[in-house]
Amino acid sequence: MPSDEPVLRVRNVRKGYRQVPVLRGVDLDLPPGRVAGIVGENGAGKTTLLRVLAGDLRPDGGSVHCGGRIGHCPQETVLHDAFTVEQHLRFFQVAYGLESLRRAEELMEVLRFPGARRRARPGTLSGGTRQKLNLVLALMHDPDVLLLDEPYQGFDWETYVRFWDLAEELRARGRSVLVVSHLAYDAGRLDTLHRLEDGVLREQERDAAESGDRVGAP
Ligand SMILES: Nc1ncnc2c1ncn2[C@@H]1O[C@H](COP(=O)(O)OP(=O)(O)OP(=O)(O)O)[C@@H](O)[C@H]1O
Repeated sequence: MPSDEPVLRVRNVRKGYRQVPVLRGVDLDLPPGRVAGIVGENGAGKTTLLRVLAGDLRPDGGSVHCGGRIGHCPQETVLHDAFTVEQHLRFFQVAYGLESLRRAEELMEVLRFPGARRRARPGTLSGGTRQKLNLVLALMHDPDVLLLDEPYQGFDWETYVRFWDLAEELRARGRSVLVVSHLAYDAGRLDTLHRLEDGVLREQERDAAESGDRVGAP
């Protein structure tokens, strides 16, 4: 039986920019094997929150505890045009200390990353293909918690469906996924849905979200 002990525990996180508060006391418990969504309007602070959770931004107060490895797929791709796709994979392999690219290869297969583009530079890839690479880089070390900021922007429908199959596979293996979007997309695919509003996170009825502002994705 998987434990319900949260793998990610967030308490009273506060963060502002130049004295303007954005996060005013965010709490969140994410147990293993859960897919959770965070929605909120433009500027609500979703990206700020994910960056704090990923350790990329320092909170002004509160605490973030993660009992495992984190994967972060930010909204802005982490790709650098000095390197080819293959070089990105090798660079991240070393950074993560991985023996092989086995998992990366699997992920590229699942997402149908075009093999012929492995020697290409990111700037020459389509937006959706760049996003696939971004996702592979965030996932290739098989993190316990995956933080995704608007992950399927630019994905076609088939890739979008594959993305959710992948999220399902991660959940089945006890991994946790936190997906941020400004839309209450397919809330039925989530275990929990949270709304970031006025700097705090509140759990929301998924049915209400679906009948309310559900918008066709991606
Ligand atoms: N580096 C920064 N310096 C100053 N202000 C910032 C910075 N980053 C974000 N902000 C401000 O913080 C607020 C929250 O921004 P954030 O990008 O976290 O929101 P968001 O919910 O992700 O928005 P969106 O849905 O548009 O991506 C906004 O008012 C934004 O202008």
